[in-house]
This record gives sequence, C-alpha cells and structure tokens, in this order.
Amino acid sequence: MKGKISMFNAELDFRVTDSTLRDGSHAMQHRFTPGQVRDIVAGLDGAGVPVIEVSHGDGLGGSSFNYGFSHTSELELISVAVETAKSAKIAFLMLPGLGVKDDIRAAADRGAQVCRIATHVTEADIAVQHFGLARERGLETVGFLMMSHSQGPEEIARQGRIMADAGCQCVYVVDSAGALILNEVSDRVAALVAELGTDAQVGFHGHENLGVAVANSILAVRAGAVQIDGSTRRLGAGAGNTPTEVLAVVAERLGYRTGIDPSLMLDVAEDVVRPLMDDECRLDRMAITIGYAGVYSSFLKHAQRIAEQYGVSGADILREAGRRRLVGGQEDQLVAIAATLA
Ligand SMILES: C[C@H](O)CC(=O)C(=O)O
Ligand SMILES: [Mn+2]
Repeated sequence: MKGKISMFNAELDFRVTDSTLRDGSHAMQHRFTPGQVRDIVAGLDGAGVPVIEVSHGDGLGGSSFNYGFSHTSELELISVAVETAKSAKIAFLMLPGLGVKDDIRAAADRGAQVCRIATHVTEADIAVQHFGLARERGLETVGFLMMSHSQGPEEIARQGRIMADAGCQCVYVVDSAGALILNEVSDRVAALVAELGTDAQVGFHGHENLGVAVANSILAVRAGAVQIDGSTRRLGAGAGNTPTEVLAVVAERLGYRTGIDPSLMLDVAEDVVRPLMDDECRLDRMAITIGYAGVYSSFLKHAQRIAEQYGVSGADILREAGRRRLVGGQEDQLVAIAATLA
C-alpha cells in the first residue's frame, strides 16, 4: 500500500511534532505523571503545536528492566493527553520487537492519531506489517530511520522506499546521535525527497549534542522536509532535542508558517516544562562525546549510571560504544564495556 499523502500541511510550511513527552521521557527516566502530561499538553496545544508525542522514551512496551520502568503506563498517559488536547493530534512511538501490534491497537483505541514506527536505519523491513496495521486502523503513519548518521544518502533513500511502500506517509531522517552537521542533513533529506516524490513526506528529528539542531532542522526544511521534531526546553535524550521554542522563533524570523505562537511557546518552556525537569539537558562532555562518537543519545543516562557503578569514565564508555557501533537495544553492552575498562 503506497502512502498517498493527505494535505495535512496545507497551511503550514512545516509541521512540528513536539516530543517532550516521549524523547523527554529519557531525560526524566520515564517518570512522567498524568498531572505533568496534562499540564504540558494543555500548554503546547494552547501555543498551537499541531502534534504532541506521548510514550515511554523507547516507545510502547519500552517500560522494562533494560530500558527503565515507567512511572505511569503510557496508555494511561496517552488517554490523559487525548482528553486534554483541543486541537493537537496525539502521536505515539513504537519500535517493532520492543512493542507489538497489540500496542498499536491499544494506542489507537485510546484516541491517538499518529503512529510513529522506529527502526534502525538499515532495518526498515521489520516495520512493514506495523505500517500496514496502522493504516488499516486509520492512523497517520510516520517512519523513523534511527541512527541516520551511520548511513549515506543512498542507503537512507533505499530504506525510506521500503517504509513508503509499506504505507508510511512520512519518513524521517532521525539523527539519534546528534552527530549530523548541516549539509549531512540536507544530503540525506534531499535523497529521501527525490526517492519518495509524492508517495510520502520527509521529516527530520534532531539532537543537540553538537549544538546545531535548530540549524540542521532549517536545512532539512530547505532540502524539502515538511515535518520537524522539537522538544520543549530541549527535554530529550543526550543534550536534548531541537528546542521547540527556539524553532518557533527562528521559523517566524525566516518567514516559515508553523502555526505556533512563539510567545506562548516561551511561556510553556519557562513556566510549565522547566519547573518539572529533573535537570537541564546539558551540552557537557558526555553529551558532546555522544555526538562526536556517533552514539545513540538515550545511552547517556545508562552510561552515567554504569560509569558511577564501575568507577570509570562515562565519556570513555561512550567512546568505546561508538567504536563498536552499538545500536539502540544494546544498552547492556555498556556494562560489558565498563567492566573491561574497570
Ligand atoms: C527510541 C529512540 O529514542 C527514538 C529516537 O528519538 C531517536 O532515535 O532519536
Ligand atoms: Mn530522539
């Protein structure tokens, strides 16, 4: 089933999905409460953010010993988000294998409207049946090619074609490691745009580990991306994501229509999200090392904890993880690296 696109961006130059309540879950060690979800969704919705993603940081089914247990079940959080949002669509993320098809059904039953399915950048084929199911259920579909820095434009285009042919309506270049810099984003986005034509849209999800997430996002738009992810106050894995409030201001300055009111967005960042954050998402030695070494951003909290347990350098663990080209799901190997270093 090809993903003929509905014109959901007709009045926007690009559509922002705010991932505070999903990617930010990594930074909050998956401890979001129903009250926090209600406050953040109300704020983002009021500021005009069109799509809000809610899930465990590692997607549906992520709550586990390996990834960290959720404070509140993500299905409950999705219900709260759906009840609270007046205009915004609620999205969820799932990684095939971590989540299963019943999770997609359950999220749809709770009223979520956008299904985002993430695979490692070379493994789009594991999501084929999930895109099919999501389309059958009338969900809008998005495909995440994670760790996109690790493959060149040609391979990204090939993997995007697999997703689009399976029913994915927007394929994202996902800079999971925050390792891509400027033209490295444009080249990948442009290759997807050329491959997919009108079969599917193209999106970009950035991380701030090398300090260029907003610039990367704008370059993605210039290369043809029409969906861009952000996270309020950058709350996300590693040094966090493209800050939604900055993206809203920069977009307005550049004349792009996002539907987001920058002033209201600044209020949400400062008055709603900042007070509930455990800590700022710092652009420090470990976060920068993640971008530099090309490591999955959500390894940060795991590496910090394991470094302390073993009395070794967190940055050394991350450098070795980059050398071994670890991918999401291999969090346990950080322990093996720490043990060797110790
Ligand atoms: C499951 C990951 O956290 C998805 C994501 O946001 C990324 O790869 O980046
Ligand atoms: Mn991310």
